[in-house]
Amino acid sequence: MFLKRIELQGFKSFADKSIITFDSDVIGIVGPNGCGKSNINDAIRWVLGEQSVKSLRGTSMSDVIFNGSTERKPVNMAEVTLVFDNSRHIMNVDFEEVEVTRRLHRQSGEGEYFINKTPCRLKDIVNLVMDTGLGRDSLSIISQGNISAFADAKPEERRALFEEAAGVAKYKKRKNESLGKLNRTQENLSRLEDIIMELERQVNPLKRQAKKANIYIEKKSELEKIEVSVLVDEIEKLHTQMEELKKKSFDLDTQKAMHETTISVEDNQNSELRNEMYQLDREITKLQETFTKLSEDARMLETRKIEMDEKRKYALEFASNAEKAKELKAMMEEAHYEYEDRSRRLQDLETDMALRKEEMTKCDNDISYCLQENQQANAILNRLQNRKDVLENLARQPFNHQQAVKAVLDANLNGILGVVSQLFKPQMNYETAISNSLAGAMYHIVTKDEASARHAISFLKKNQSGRATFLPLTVMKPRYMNKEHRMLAENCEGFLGIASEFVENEERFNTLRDALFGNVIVVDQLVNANEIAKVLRYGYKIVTLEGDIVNKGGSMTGGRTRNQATPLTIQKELNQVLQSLDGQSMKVDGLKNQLTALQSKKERLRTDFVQMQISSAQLDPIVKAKWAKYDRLKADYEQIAPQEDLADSALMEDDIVVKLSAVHSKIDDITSQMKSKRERRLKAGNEVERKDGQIRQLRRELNVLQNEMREVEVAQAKAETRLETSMERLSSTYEMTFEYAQSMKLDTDMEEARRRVVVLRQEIAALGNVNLDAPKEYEEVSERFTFLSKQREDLLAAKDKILTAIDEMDEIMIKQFKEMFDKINAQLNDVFRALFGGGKARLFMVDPQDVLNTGIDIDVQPPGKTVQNIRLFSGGEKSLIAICVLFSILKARTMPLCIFDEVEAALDQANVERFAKYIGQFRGESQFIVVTHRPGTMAQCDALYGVTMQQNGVSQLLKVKLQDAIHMIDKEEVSA
Ligand SMILES: Nc1ncnc2c1ncn2[C@@H]1O[C@H](COP(=O)(O)OP(=O)(O)OP(=O)(O)O)[C@@H](O)[C@H]1O
Repeated sequence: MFLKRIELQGFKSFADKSIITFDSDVIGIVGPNGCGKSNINDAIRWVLGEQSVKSLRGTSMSDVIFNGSTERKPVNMAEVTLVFDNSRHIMNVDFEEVEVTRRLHRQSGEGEYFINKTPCRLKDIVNLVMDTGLGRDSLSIISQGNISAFADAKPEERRALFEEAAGVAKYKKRKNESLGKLNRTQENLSRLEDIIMELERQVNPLKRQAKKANIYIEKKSELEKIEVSVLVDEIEKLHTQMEELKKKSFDLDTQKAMHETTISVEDNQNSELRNEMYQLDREITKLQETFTKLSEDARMLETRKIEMDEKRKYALEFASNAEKAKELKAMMEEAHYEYEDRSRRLQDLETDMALRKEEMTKCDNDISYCLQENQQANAILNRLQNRKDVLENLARQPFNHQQAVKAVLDANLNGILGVVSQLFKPQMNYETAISNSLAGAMYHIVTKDEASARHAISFLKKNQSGRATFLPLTVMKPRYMNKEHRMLAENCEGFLGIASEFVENEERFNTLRDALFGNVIVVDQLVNANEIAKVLRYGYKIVTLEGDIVNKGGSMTGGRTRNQATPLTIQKELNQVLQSLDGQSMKVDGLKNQLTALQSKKERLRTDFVQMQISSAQLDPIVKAKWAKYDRLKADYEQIAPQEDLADSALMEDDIVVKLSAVHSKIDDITSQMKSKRERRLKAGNEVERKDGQIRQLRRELNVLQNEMREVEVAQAKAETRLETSMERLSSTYEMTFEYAQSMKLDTDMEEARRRVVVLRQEIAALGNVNLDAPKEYEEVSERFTFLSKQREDLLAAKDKILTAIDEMDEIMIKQFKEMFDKINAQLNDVFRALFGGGKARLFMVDPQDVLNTGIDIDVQPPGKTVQNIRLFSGGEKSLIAICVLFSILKARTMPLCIFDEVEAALDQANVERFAKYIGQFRGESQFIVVTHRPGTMAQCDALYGVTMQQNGVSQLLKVKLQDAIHMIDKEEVSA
């Protein structure tokens, strides 16, 4: 006897505490339908760990708690205790008696478990009973339902009974657990494999990226160090440059001021000279008046003299010798006076004539030199004039040689916006660079869209007016210089900018501008163009100010044609020609004026000279005549008064001759004064002209100075912008003040450093896109990769272990299952014959090759019948066959406790008796609790317990005798 006692309280219909004490091996539980017999069965299963609400015939676990009746209130707790005798140590614990309790509280829904009153887990109870054969799904608790289901079950379903008997359930459970574990391990493993694969996929590229990032960081840090020094150097140089520019600007200012002062001084002097000229003019006029008056005086005196001479002539004829002598003497003296006076004047005249001649020769030399100069200047002027005409003609008709372009423009077609060379105006000094960079494209025609271009092309075709290229604005794509490349280029010597920065255009042509010039670099000279091309790996077109080109790819174009004016350079050349023309005209004019002055001077000199010649020719006979007169008078006088001394005589002031001589002297004086004043006036005029020329020259120089000043201003602004950019770069990129950066400046060759910056920039640019997080990511990923690889190894090892364990369990299960199956099969025939009164029965495996999964079927041959499949038998027969199998199992494997719940319900009286008797065979080995309505069974029980419901809905227990038990069951049942 294994189960010693059951104590129920609040469990299903057992509202009150009920205790069933078992003191014999075969115990019957009897009572009318619905009195609560099966509830005892449920109670045992519940304590042993049943979790299935359905198999406890409820809808929720709280259904096991007494939920009241008409006369009783529901209770709040169900509690069942099973007390086992463990003296045979059926349970694997040291206790002689084991008390297992389960409790459930309605309110909280909480369950409690106890082994020997000590709280424990459900699992502990399950483990405690597992090896005893009393498990939840045990075959030790068999109901009528189990029995009837056995026959109709599928062979695979039937297998569970044999597994239970063979005790492989625990292995199966463990195997299932292991398989679950294996599954989970496999899942983890494949998840891990996926991750590892992903990491593996990442790790190599990341390694490469990390390496690249490290190189980048290294180069960048070197670049930063050097670039700071280069920046500092540049800033220092810019400071110096700005100082120099400031000085130059000051110098230019000073020069300008000096020029302006000189101009104003010269201007003042000119005004003074003009004043003087005015004064001289007035004086000359006055002298002229005096001259006229004196000439009149002289004429009058001459007349008086002639009259006086006539008078004397008359007197001499009729006077005495003494009077004659006196008169002759006076006349002789006058003649002598006149002779001397005329001689002196003639001499002066000759001296003057010699001087004039000299002056005339010099003037002639000056004139021929000036003529020569003038000729040369005129030749240059003509050349310039011709060039100007050509250029003006070109400017008026820039497309004269582009037949198609001209035709399209003249036709005034719709959608024609202009020719490239008209739409873009190069900045000063960039004309040649822009023109040459465009080359033929300068004659491309810009159209509104493709349709306009199509229209123009068909026009050209129709009129056979030549071919042209069209640029539809709508499809033009701007081209730009890569930022990195620009930085590289900016650091190179001679870089001036991008061509698009040096042209002016209407805003709507900005895209076209960038398409044409956006990736063309302008540099100062060819040698630097080559250098920059190399740095930029020959990826850009580079043009110099002179128009030489290093093409994309490295080919070079250059040289010069005699007449290289293009629509873009015409204006520049025209301006230059006009400027030269201006200067040259001025020179020619100057020379012309000079020549005119010289010629008029020469003319004046010649006139003067001729005048002098005339005067001299007139004077010469006069001198001779005067002398002859004196000589004749002297001879006449000596004839009359030979002893008279001539020395005493003297002429008086009021003598006409003296007066006349005085007037002539005055006339000479006035003439000389006039001459000198005229000369002074001429000189002043020349001086004014010279000064005017000088002022013009100074103004031109001033213009040049102002241009230079503007250039200095531009250079200053440029230097200032560059300084600002460098300072900004220093502060924004490196967060350094200039002073701090200066303290960090490397003591190195700056040219070399600059080259290194370019090389480093090139190397950094060549690295392409760099993932700076790569080193960290690589470290993390490779760390994870290593960690997960180790985990994979662990999982693989664990998987191997599980597989080995499963194999071992399979082996045990196959062995135990086979052994038990054979044992049961060995018992079955005897049991069958005993219960059926003959015949035979045999169990067989549906698939003996697969012992672990095979279904179990049974061949049965009751006495007098053929072998049949179990499903073909009657209900009672099916029950009996199932009972045979059950008993065979009990024979093959001893059970400490078997609970039969109306298993024999379907049997007839005779079979019930055989069944009940057969139970007796197990006495001593197994304990039976048999819920039954059948007196046949009751009769074989050692003790009977009756379950009643004296109070409505509340079961009660009491030990009863056989007769009482029979009375307790329904009449119907008894008759059955
Ligand atoms: N939680 C509960 N509270 C009160 N009564 C309950 C509860 N659960 C079940 N019952 C009652 O228990 C009875 C069913 O008991 P049980 O199935 O054990 O009867 P039985 O004696 O085995 O009947 P039969 O001979 O017909 O098989 C029913 O009357 C049912 O109302």
